[in-house]
Amino acid sequence: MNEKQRQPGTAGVDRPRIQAAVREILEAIGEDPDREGLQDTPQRVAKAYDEFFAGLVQDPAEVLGTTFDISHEELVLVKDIPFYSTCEHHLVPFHGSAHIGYIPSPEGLVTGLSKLARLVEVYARRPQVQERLTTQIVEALMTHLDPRGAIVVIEAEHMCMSMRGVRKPGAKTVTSAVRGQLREASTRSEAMSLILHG
Ligand SMILES: Nc1nc2c(ncn2[C@@H]2O[C@H](COP(=O)(O)OP(=O)(O)OP(=O)(O)O)[C@@H](O)[C@H]2O)c(=O)[nH]1
Ligand SMILES: [Zn+2]
Repeated sequence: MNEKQRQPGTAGVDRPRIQAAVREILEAIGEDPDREGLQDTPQRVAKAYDEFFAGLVQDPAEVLGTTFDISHEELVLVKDIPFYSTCEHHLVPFHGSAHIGYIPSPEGLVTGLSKLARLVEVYARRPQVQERLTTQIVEALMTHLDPRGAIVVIEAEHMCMSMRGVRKPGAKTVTSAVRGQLREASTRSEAMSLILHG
């Protein structure tokens, strides 16, 4: 699909193909895809997948492209950024909060706060595992903002552990990725304490 045809905020997935596959799944579970309540389901699922995987066609360089020259040499932290992602093993959601901090470059390259939340969306809206989501965000910050240091902490509940398999609703997975000066014990513990206790 070319860029003009793709609706904003979507991946431009092959909707007819997803529709056909969903119809197959409905038949495979013993349902009747033609019964009233399910008639539009393949189409709805295709539309939803277009949103769930919108990050596949988004470029972090574009998101972090707007920077300001503000001389701030200390930690900038945006915490409790809610996100929904899709576990690549089971294609069910995992969701939770991301916390992102960085110490701007000596040139004071600072991005808009909303761009940090947009960056989470770019990587969350893909088939994912939590560890990769965490490192991709921190690496994008390092590449595009050239900060002195960066930290990303993600807390999430995985539906594949809650509603199936081991069935442990409420279990939280916490991952972190730390780069540059934030690896140093004192700055790291300052950031962690702000993340955990505000
Ligand atoms: N490390 C990591 N594991 C994940 C993530 N999301 C899901 N998983 C795990 O991926 C594993 C897949 O294990 P498999 O044994 O191949 O699949 P399974 O038989 O469905 O596993 P169970 O969930 O234990 O029933 C499971 O242990 C999941 O909990 C993630 O983001 N990171
Ligand atoms: Zn899973």
